Amino acid sequence: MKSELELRGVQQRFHARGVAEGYITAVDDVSFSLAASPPQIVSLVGQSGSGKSTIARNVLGLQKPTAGSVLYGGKDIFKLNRAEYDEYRRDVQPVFQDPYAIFNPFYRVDRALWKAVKKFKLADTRAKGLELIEESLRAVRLEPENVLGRYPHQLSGGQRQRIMLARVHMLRPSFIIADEPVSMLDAQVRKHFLDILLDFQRQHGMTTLFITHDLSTVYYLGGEVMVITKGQIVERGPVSTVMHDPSHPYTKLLLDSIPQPDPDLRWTSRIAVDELEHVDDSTPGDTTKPEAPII
Ligand SMILES: Nc1ncnc2c1ncn2[C@@H]1O[C@H](COP(=O)(O)OP(=O)(O)OP(=O)(O)O)[C@@H](O)[C@H]1O
Repeated sequence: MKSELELRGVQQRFHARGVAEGYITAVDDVSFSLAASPPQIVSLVGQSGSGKSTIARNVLGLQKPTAGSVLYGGKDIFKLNRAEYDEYRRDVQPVFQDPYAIFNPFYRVDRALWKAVKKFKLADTRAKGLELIEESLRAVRLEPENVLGRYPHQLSGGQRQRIMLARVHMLRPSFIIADEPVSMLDAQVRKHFLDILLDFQRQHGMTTLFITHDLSTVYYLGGEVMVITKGQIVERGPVSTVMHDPSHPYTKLLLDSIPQPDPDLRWTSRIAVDELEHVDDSTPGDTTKPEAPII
């Protein structure tokens, strides 16, 4: 387990047709570091196409930058030896937007958890492995009997996301790289997910890089925020400071683009509350209590 993940002067260019230079610069001289201790949540916020996912791919070692370096414990992740690379793969865990793409539809979801147990030798007997899996499922507010033995399509998007979080819980990485993990979830499930990340930070000491285009999510998580536009990070600071007193014009623009409720507007139609069907992502028997949406 290393104490720091750092991007130093990272640049990512892609070949592109129809542009004068023949390439676009998706990430432009980006430098920042994430400390494992004290554990923190750092959001990376910017509009679509600003370079967020490319940075996630650079940090996760899925895309080698065209210039600059990604350092884990001071070493370039693309130059690690086998043992160092294995440690990095365990200690820096991804959580993506659509976990459905990660699950093999032909296998029960249990397999993703058992694979982690085996690959990282988390338990020496099957009973201990199962105990660990069940403990991690409960830590992400899933009842093991409601999800184990099911196929990915038999679970909701929120449940699939939480299975990925259970995998993270088992591995106890120092760093989580979460790329738009909640953008496909409804407000209530989104809140559950964010609360689990906060639990991971507070109870298990994990640091999260949280990538999003949604400022309300950043506000809920707190911690620090980095604002990115056109591949460049233009502002970093505590969420409360950046959101209440932004220093960069782009951040101001981003904040101004949040729709404000207009007290002068009147509803033109009425909806009886008891007509609304309660929507819950839990399966029958799931004892998770619904909570108020955050947005
Ligand atoms: N493999 C690739 N080849 C060519 N161009 C790419 C590639 N990956 C990303 N890009 C381009 O790089 C820029 C940044 O893309 P990126 O996906 O990092 O943005 P983003 O901020 O994550 O956007 P979104 O929020 O929509 O996912 C975009 O212009 C995108 O079209």
